Amino acid sequence: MKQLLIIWHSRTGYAEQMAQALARGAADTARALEQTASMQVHLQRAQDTSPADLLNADGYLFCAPENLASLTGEMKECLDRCYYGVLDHIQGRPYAGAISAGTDGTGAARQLERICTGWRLRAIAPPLIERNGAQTPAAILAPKTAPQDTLSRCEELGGLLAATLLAGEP
Ligand SMILES: Cc1cc2nc3c(=O)[nH]c(=O)nc-3n(C[C@H](O)[C@H](O)[C@H](O)COP(=O)(O)O)c2cc1C
Repeated sequence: MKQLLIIWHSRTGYAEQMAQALARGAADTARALEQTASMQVHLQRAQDTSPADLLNADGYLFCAPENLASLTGEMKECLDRCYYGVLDHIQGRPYAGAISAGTDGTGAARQLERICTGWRLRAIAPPLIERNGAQTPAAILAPKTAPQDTLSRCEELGGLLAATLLAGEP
């Protein structure tokens, strides 16, 4: 049984909806491949994620916003907390990152890639950066609804990781 772990953080809702779409896409793909019994999808908030959760998973999706040109504190804290506990135990496992941003997102994506390179995880796709265009303080702090095209791209990415895991690639 393959274990797909989706670790997420969100401050105003956008990345949370992206993470749910990643999970939906993974489950849809398992269903389409008639392999629902072969994969479990775990959708887990960053603050609730432990090194044991990472060790027990076969592949990862990291989904968080960019705040101040970096990953959000909660996602970064999760990665800091787990980093050395799993180093040298998860190399080669597939992963992808999905970043929710206002107008940029590249800082957070680069930071995530660097950490995953340190773990020697295997990227299955370039980082997915979804921008909502928020620029004013009021727009940035408002609750967000991710549009369907963003959700579709997340579903596709979740499906790609699920297919990779179910194909049994190393
Ligand atoms: C404190 C703060 C800092 C932010 N900094 C950036 C930034 O550096 N680059 C960017 O593109 N967006 C930035 N944003 C906008 C968020 O990344 C964007 O609204 C994102 O979609 C929020 O995701 P969420 O709804 O999952 O929290 C910032 C938002 C907040 C609250």
